Amino acid sequence: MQVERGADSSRPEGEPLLVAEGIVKRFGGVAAVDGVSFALRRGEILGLIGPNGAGKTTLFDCLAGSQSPSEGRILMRGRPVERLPAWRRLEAGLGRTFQIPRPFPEMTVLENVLLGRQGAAGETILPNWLQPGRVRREEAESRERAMVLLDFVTLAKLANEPARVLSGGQRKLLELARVLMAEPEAILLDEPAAGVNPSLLEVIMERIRDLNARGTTFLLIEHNMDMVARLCGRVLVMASGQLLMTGTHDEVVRDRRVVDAYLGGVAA
Ligand SMILES: Nc1ncnc2c1ncn2[C@@H]1O[C@H](COP(=O)(O)OP(=O)(O)OP(=O)(O)O)[C@@H](O)[C@H]1O
Repeated sequence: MQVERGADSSRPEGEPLLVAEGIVKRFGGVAAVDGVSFALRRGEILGLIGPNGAGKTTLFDCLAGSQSPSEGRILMRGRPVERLPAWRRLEAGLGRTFQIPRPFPEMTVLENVLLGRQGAAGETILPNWLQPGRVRREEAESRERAMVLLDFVTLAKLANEPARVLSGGQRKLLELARVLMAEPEAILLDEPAAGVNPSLLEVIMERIRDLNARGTTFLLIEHNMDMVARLCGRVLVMASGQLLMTGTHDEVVRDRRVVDAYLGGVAA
């Protein structure tokens, strides 16, 4: 069975899918994100790098809806989403994963994946009363889809284990399966390689590539430059809340400003 994509295939690759215009996020007097503008193009894997504290996660929080930007606009397929809560942005096709995934430890791996589904009829009271057959059918379909996704991320054998047994890398894969339940067109991935052993890292990269080949667009925060080089066509570089430059991996690692800000004076 196939993991189908959530993308709207009627739209051409390469056009802007998610656009950030002048995003500012202040905490007290400090601008953690300070006027960032960029476009995530449909079909790409765009990297986002920068030293610790550059503002990458805060930018993700603003894009995905867990923080409201102090200023700026966020457009998903041309529509402003900056005032929508995170769940409405997910409905609009924008999913995100977290740097440190926190699955519910006592729930099974499968149950954790099921939490990622959107708008299931059984989650509201009325359909449970009026259309129990429909609710049961949807439940069965959701479980089947969750199992397909667990198989895709190589965790099917652990479906009925409590999530607490998973390693850090397996939690990243669970997080990917959870967000895929909502069939997002674009996924913001926050450091998928952090704390992951090399063999699981290869699985994660392969799955990201697979999904991308089927139409999912990615924005990827990553410190692992090998992963950035292998996955990302373009790379955004942030430093001190601002966008320093955009280019290919080779262009950014050779740029003096990036070397100074991010690589501590040693070109990778
Ligand atoms: N809720 C908050 N309240 C106050 N300051 C915050 C808050 N969240 C982030 N910051 C500050 O904003 C700045 C940017 O942090 P952020 O986590 O976005 O950086 P980052 O680029 O993701 O770093 P890392 O690579 O270490 O994850 C930091 O100085 C951080 O201390």
